[in-house]
Amino acid sequence: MMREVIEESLANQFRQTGYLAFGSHDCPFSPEERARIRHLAMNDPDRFVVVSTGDTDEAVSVRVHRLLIDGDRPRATDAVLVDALLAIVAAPGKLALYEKILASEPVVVRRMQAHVLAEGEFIGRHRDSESSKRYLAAVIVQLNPAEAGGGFAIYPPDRPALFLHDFTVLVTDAELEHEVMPVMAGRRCTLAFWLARAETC
Ligand SMILES: O=C(O)CCC(=O)C(=O)O
Ligand SMILES: [Fe+2]
Repeated sequence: MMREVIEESLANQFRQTGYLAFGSHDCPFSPEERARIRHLAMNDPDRFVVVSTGDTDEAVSVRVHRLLIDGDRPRATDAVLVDALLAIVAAPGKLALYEKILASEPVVVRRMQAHVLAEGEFIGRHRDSESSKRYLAAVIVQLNPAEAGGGFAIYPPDRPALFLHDFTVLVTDAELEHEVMPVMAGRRCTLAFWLARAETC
């Protein structure tokens, strides 16, 4: 009962603001799960490529480890690794939570990648829905926050911009414009994945 009430209020918050930021006390992922995600997604520097243009030509400066590449059917770059990550981030209980938050029918993960932003690096302003109309929302798991800078800026159409720094997990509506501010010190590491409605045929 209590849990249903909490999930209901998460859905209301998401509907009203287009995003949900979890802290360390209400994080949907346990510290062990986040440590495991970090281990799986971040361990091998050779898998990261430097990217300087985003999907919609926005300027970015980020190292990306592509895990699940979207297309007619999402394709894993390393099936074992991606299965291990999906076993955490797309476990039945987690999918049920995303569905509740998005007030959606069954959802699937269509794209997943890890990001590292070193000092001076950033991700320019964009909308994820312009990468694919299918996306309902992005989920960003903070694996290592920057020591300074690297805030996540959201630009709602009808409200002032807001800047999020201390989240563990962030869910943002794919229509919402956002950017990641330049990292001023330290390294910012995240796992990002995108949710779409499951196709029925
Ligand atoms: O790593 C992040 O914080 C998410 C970056 C982002 O907005 C994106 O990849 O679309
Ligand atoms: Fe984005």
